[in-house]
Amino acid sequence: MTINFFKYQGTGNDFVIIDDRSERFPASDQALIERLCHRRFGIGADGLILLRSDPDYDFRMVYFNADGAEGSMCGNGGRCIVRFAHDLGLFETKTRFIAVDGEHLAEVLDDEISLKMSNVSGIEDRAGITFLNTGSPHVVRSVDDLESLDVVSEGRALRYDSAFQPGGTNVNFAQPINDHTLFVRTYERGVEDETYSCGTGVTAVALVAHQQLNMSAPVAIQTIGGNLRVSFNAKADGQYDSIYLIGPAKRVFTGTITV
Ligand SMILES: N[C@@H](CCC[C@H](N)C(=O)O)C(=O)O
Repeated sequence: MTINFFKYQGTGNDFVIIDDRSERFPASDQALIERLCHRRFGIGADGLILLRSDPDYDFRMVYFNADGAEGSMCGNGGRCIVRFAHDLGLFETKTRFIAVDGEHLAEVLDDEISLKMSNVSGIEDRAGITFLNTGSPHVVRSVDDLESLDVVSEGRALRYDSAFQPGGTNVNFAQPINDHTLFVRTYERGVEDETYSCGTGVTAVALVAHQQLNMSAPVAIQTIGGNLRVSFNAKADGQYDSIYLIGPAKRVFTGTITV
């Protein structure tokens, strides 16, 4: 099988994107998707995204983690597929698409993409660990010296902690830099490694920073792969809406692979 693909990255979180409006891609072939994402035996990516048609939206986003399994919402992947759809000419500047967690609005702002995220119903304390779902499940942990933290071993332990089974969770480590900025490193479920950034993850960190550090929107987040901003509306009942993830998303290369 010959597959035409596009490689995009959003602050270093990278994705194989396929225009699958024909719906010919074998989406149930987990081994194939895992191989395509493999950094030695495939194209290499944190995830794979299908762009498909939808009767009620500009397009449908279908997301797979690097392990080949269909995943929950991907914030950086959402920004990358918006850039891809814009590159395909599917819309002018604003778009409305459907993903696994529902409808998303997005806008192209020159180099940046602003993506409206799902509302967040609350921030939980699970066995003393801060947990929330921003379209994907996330733990948020504050640390003092993030630069030297062993994110993979610390992250893996929490990812598989019994408090988050079944399904597990992504794990974000955050260090405040000033009263509106944090440095964040993330261990990602389904990649089973540290990624250069995680969009639903930095969204989670921003909301926790509001609740626990009284940071106001927009919260600036520095990641290994670049800088993101998260704006939001904090409702009286501890819920959050009008959440926007804003930052760069770029095409890296295109290619054809025969598998
Ligand atoms: N990198 C993504 C998150 C993708 C899904 C996550 N790995 C999970 O399985 O929950 C993002 O930018 O949000």
